[in-house]
This record gives sequence, C-alpha cells and structure tokens, in this order.
Amino acid sequence: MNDTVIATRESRLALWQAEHVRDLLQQRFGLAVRLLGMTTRGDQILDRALSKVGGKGLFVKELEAALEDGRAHLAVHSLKDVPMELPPGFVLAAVMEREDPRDAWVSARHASPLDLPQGAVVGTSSLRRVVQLLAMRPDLRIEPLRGNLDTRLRKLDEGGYDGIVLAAAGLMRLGLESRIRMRFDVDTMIPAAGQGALGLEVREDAADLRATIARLVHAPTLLACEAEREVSRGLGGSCSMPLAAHAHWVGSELKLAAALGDGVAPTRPLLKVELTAAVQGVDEARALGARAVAALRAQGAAGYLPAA
Ligand SMILES: NCc1[nH]cc(CCC(=O)O)c1CC(=O)O
Repeated sequence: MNDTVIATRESRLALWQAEHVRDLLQQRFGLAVRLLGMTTRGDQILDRALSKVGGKGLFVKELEAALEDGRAHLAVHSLKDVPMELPPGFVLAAVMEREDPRDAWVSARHASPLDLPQGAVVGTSSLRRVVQLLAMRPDLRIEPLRGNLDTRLRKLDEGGYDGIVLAAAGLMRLGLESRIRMRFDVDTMIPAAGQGALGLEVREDAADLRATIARLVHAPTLLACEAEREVSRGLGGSCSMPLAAHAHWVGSELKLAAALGDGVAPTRPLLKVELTAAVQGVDEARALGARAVAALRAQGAAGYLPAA
C-alpha cells in the first residue's frame, strides 16, 4: 500500500501534532506515513487580529485542498481551530484524547493576573480571553498578540507585556511547560470549544482510512467536545466571537460551562451558563450544548452577537 500522507501547517506546534499522529499510526496500525508541510492563509496574516481577518477556518482550507486533490489523506488539527461546519465531502474521523484544556498564565514577574498592578498590560488577541480577563480585572490594558507560540513568547520576553495568556496544551507539547506560571481554573477562564484536543480530518469517501482512524477516537473527549462545539454552532460560532465552552466529566455526567461576552463592548457583563446531564452518545452531547445555547439566548445572547 502507498504511504499515508498527513497535510500539516509548518508551525512547530502543528508539526509536533502531525508527528504525534504519524507515530501513532505507524506504531498502532503499521502504516507507512509521511508529512506534507503547507503554509496557510492564517500563517501568512500576522499583522491583524484573526478576529478582524474574519474568514472561518483560515488554518484549514489549504489542508483541505490537499485532501481534495489527493496530495494528502489526513489533516491533523487543533480541534479548536476547526470550524463547526466542515465543507461538504470532509469529516472529522477522530477526536483524540484531550490533554490539559486550560489556559495558562505566562509572565516573568507576576504569579497571576490578580497580582498585576493597576492598568498592567496583558497580551492576547483572543476575544474569549479578553472578555474573561476583563471580568477578573476591568482595569487591565489588553494588547493584541499574534503569531505562533514561539513568537508570542519572544514578544513577552522583549518586554511588551506584563503577562500573556496561552493554551497550556500548546506549551506542554512544545516542551515549554516551565514557562507556565499558573493555570486558570476552568470556571474563571472557560476554555475555547475543543481546546487541548486534536481532530483528524479526512475525505468523507475515504472509507478504509476512516475505519482505521476511528480507532483513535477517545469517546469521553469526543462527547465533551461535541457538547462544546454545539454551543458554538448554535450561536453561529466562529473564532471571532468572545465565546467560551468547556465540558468535563463528573462520573458519568457531563458538566458543560459556557460564557458569552460582547466583542464590541468587552467590559459588558458576561452571560454564563452551567448545565449537567447524563450523556452516552453524540446526540445527547449535542442536546446538552443546545440547551446551553437556549439558556444563553434566554439571557439575551442576541444582544451580544454581531448583527446578522
Ligand atoms: N489559536 C491557536 C492555537 N490553536 C491551538 C492552540 C493550542 C493547542 C490546543 O488548544 O490544542 C493554539 C495556541 C493558543 O491558543 O495559545
């Protein structure tokens, strides 16, 4: 059989993730796997906040083009970067076991954002992080921070910020865990839908590969992420919305928390919900997400969303 080819972005994080999946496919299924590195639009646009660039799935379109024309068979994504609706002809064949879903605080001098002096400068371009930081500390000055993980850390080290917020999972994958000063608990800084999990995308018609890859599914992670992603989907979600959704297991029940802020007026109070349900399958997980959307709408979510 021919090599299985993984299309991947070329950031250090994307390569780590692709190599991780390559190694698993080799070890567990004896497949011969190689990587096809690609630069995406999202990698090229470094000067503007992604939320202003707008396009959904900025990081995935080129990879899908490679799957479409057969140059590659599989794309490995950070699930939180995958749009809620895939284009026709593509499926998420697996969601793998999630590592640490939390956001991390990185700073040379301050152990937590709560220790910062009045008006301190925090770097992040994620509206989700902006609205939750301001809910903790309305006095903070939030400044944009773009680029891959190494770039963001370099900008912090160059002195432009008192601290920055990054996903713990990305830092851990790159061996940068020692940079983490603290991890936010998931109630005060609710993670993004899918944060910390890897999603494997293939063509819908790739029956054999789909069957193989389905064996990498981690069901508890999949169900949690289905609930989270349904919140995003139900609010017309894109990464440009200040929306957080995180689910975790408490015994056999899934506990889902979500928060919505106002991207235009980021100091407006957050809308928050927390719901728990016994969940056994994808439909029940999505139903839990849909209930969270209904609860947010009952709190006035429409007034927080960009006019359609
Ligand atoms: N938006 C970029 C991105 N996509 C995935 C991760 C981290 C790894 C993950 O969440 O799986 C990051 C970096 C960050 O948000 O700090």
